[in-house]
Amino acid sequence: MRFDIITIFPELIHGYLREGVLGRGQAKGLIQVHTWNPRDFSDNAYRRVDDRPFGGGPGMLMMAPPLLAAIAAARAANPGAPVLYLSPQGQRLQQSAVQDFAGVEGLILLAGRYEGIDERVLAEVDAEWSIGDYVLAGGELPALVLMEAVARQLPGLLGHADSAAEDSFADAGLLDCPHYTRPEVVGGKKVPEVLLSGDHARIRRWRLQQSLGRTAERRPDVLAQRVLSAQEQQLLEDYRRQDGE
Ligand SMILES: CN(C)c1cccc(CNc2ccc(C(N)=O)cn2)c1
Repeated sequence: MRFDIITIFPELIHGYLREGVLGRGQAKGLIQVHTWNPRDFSDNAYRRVDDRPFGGGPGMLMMAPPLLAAIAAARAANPGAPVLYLSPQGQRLQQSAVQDFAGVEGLILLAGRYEGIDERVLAEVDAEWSIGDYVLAGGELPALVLMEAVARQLPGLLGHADSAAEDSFADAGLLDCPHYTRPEVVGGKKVPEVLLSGDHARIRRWRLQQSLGRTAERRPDVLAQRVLSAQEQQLLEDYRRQDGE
């Protein structure tokens, strides 16, 4: 899968790509990442990419011509890839959209800076996405967040083959269950004995029950998105009864 990122800070992208799951994904050839710097497409001597907003107002905006030229270059290199603009005004990125993106050949991500971009660039944007209701100095972190969330879904990218498939959110939208590893006792607290039982059916049931219970407690809005089987309803009732004790 090929990602083309339009950014005036390409090093912010490449620096992050040197480590971790994205770095390994590139080394394995599972993903290709290219950056396009609007400064390289600026037609003035000072490689200017920003200017003051018409109508006044604080801060600067990214000018349309360098961005449109960078988008055109990215489209030529990544034909058919949708152009996604990361902005606080975008639709909220959820795991369901991440899974849809994992199925496409390529993505072009537009990372804005300053107070945003000239509105006329949006004629070349296919969709606007937000990673959350907060404002950052630039769209580079949101672009990296989207890229990493999508790359994790690609077969062969994660170490343990089933990791992404076992993602709690991948389990049809539940929060993750508690996890434990050695040592068996930490600060006087022991690992739940079920996890040491070797009874894999019981362990799977316990983990599902914990996910259901935690989702009900912390994110009832997420639980509401999910139809519970009879067994899951029973597990959740038992969880609540135990909590109630
Ligand atoms: C209106 N304005 C300030 C603005 C407009 C566009 C881009 C940017 C760059 N910053 C970003 C980008 C995305 C997100 C997100 N939540 O995904 C947060 N911040 C800022």
